[in-house]
Amino acid sequence: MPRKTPIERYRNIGIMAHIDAGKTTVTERILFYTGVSHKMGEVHDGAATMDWMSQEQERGITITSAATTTFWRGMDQQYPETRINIIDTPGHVDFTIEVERSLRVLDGAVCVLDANAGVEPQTETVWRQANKYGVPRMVFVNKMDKMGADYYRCVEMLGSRLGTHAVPIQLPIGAEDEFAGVVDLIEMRAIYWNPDDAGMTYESKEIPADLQESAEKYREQMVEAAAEADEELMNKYLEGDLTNDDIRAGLRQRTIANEIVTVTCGSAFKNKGVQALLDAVIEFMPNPYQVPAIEGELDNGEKAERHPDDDEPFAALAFKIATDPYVGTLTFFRVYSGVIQSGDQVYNPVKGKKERVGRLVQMHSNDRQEIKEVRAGDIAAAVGLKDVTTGDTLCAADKHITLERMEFPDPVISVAVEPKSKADQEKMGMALGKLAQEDPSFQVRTDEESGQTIISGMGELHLEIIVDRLKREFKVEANVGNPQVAYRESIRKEVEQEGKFVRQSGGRGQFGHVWIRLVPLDRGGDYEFENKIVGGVIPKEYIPSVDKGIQEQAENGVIAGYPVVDFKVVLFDGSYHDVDSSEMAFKIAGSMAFKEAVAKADPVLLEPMMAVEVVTPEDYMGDVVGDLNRRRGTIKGMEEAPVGRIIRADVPLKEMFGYSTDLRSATQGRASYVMTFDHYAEAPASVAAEVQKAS
Ligand SMILES: Nc1nc2c(ncn2[C@@H]2O[C@H](COP(=O)(O)OP(=O)(O)OP(=O)(O)O)[C@@H](O)[C@H]2O)c(=O)[nH]1
Repeated sequence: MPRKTPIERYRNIGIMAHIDAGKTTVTERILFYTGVSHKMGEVHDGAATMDWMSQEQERGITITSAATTTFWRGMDQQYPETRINIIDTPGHVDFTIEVERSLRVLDGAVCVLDANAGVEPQTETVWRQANKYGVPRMVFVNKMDKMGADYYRCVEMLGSRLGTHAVPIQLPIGAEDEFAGVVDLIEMRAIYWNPDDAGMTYESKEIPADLQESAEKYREQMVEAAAEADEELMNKYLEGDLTNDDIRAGLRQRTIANEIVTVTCGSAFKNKGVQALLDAVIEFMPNPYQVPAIEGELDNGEKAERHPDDDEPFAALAFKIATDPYVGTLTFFRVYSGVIQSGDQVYNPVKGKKERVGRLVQMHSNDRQEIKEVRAGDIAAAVGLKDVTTGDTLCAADKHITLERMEFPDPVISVAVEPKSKADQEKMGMALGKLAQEDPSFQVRTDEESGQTIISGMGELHLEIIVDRLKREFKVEANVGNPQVAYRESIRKEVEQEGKFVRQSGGRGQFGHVWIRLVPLDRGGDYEFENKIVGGVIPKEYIPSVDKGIQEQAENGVIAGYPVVDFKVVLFDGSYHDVDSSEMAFKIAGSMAFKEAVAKADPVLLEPMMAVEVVTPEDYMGDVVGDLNRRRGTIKGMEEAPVGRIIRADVPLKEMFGYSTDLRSATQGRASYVMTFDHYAEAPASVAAEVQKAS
């Protein structure tokens, strides 16, 4: 089958935003205008087609990033058909991991701002994540119809808060109740969408007289920004020959180079500006040829690249696993090179397994369309792959490559879940396994002592949603314990320690004997093991056993049994016995020495510290700061924000339980916050004592 859409007519984009900026509504409108969805779903009545998981609808927030394929030819049908694959990224900070993994497979992103709130804390978080992956961006200032909407302040904040070079390519006509349309600064025309057909059609008119001057000023800034793209455009500009197509080309070049972001505006809710946004996506977002080739590793360890080319070997990255009540497991993947057909074998180098791709589907919102093949540049889902986890590579069975793996942070919070009945017990194990496969930032384990099932994740809400899904999707009833912090332990002093394991019991005995030095490392330092044995006082074959014994022992610290981190072990002396020594004996000697050494090395409990940002109206600032101090928070800074103040603080996770409820009641629901894990820090002695007592 020949390729339907040429690769240069692909746009793989994500839509990112602070919670509530209107991402879902914008996506809805995109699907509506591109003709996929004919019934416009509103978020407030829970009918939004993107929010297809029942509890997402109840919570009114988007948890999973569904990938949706749609086609657009432009407001004036001015382009050849362009395929836009949209990944809906979640707005809540507990799911930044989802944002990260979708950013990983995107070529460009639209950042939606609330015209009243401007750049919000979560916008900054996702913006930083997008910087990390070098994703080209553009900005849509939404909610221009809302009280307090201020386009120019948003543009200013893009510079001051995010440090970007923001280039408006539109100006709003009016604001709040009076918001009527936009000025297109490239074509220098005013666009008014028709309210009678939900903005499907529009009228193009003269720029209103009172906007003429500022339109000229902003056009000039835009033209200069475009001309700076290269020498040829600059020369044309200086000679006054720059055409509108040149301007678009310059802006496109600089957007893709991550030097500028273009800014447009509208009101998704009032059906204004979304089609022009789609045009801007086509004009300014890169196609798969215009982003760096993806790198990977061949079986022999050599580095290799894959390019968006149907003739290269197949290589794709699985970025999302979802369980669908009707079809089962859906594995969403982005194809970087090559072609596969349904029925083909693919190889998963991470698992070392071949799997057959049964059915392939393309998602159009919550509709699934069965397709026969996928090609370079595509985003699609495979049904029924058994052993694929988020981040795995799928490649040609005869041309292996492992694409860059995504890294996921360790969970910082855990709760015990106890099934209510024996029947629930069996279902729960299977259900948790599935959920862990979907979400690498979520882990399940069994506590050896209590036999309880412990689930761990990135935040309270993250775990709440998992438990909710257990109930709803898997019909498992479970009791949930109080959230527990994932503490760690470390040491503060260098010590030397002997470990000797000797057994004489009839026949062959046991003999292992070591001397180790335990050295504290900086926070975040990896475990190091150094062998300084000379003259064969311990034979070489026993050394790895000592290392292993220490690593196993380090899983359980001496204060409250949490993993010991940030230390180095030097093995510098010991002895052995010709007959009685064994790997086992040296492993035990290593673990004995380590356990005693840790106890003497001034052990300390480490607790996760969260970077917290609260946005609050001025009136409540004192209360919010006082409360953060009571939670052992350290205030890092305060800034003005359109709605009041932004307070940044580092606060121990332990003290943040229930914060959303407390903040809501203290500020009558007017403050909001975001929180991400920042680092581990020494816990005060009182906290350590409390944790020790509870362990
Ligand atoms: N006034 C106004 N309200 C809007 C506009 N767009 C969206 N909203 C409303 O803002 C609220 C949030 O919109 P969503 O589309 O759910 O926002 P979101 O960013 O997807 O939110 P999450 O999925 O929770 O992250 C809803 O009540 C929308 O109806 C707009 O252009 N103007």
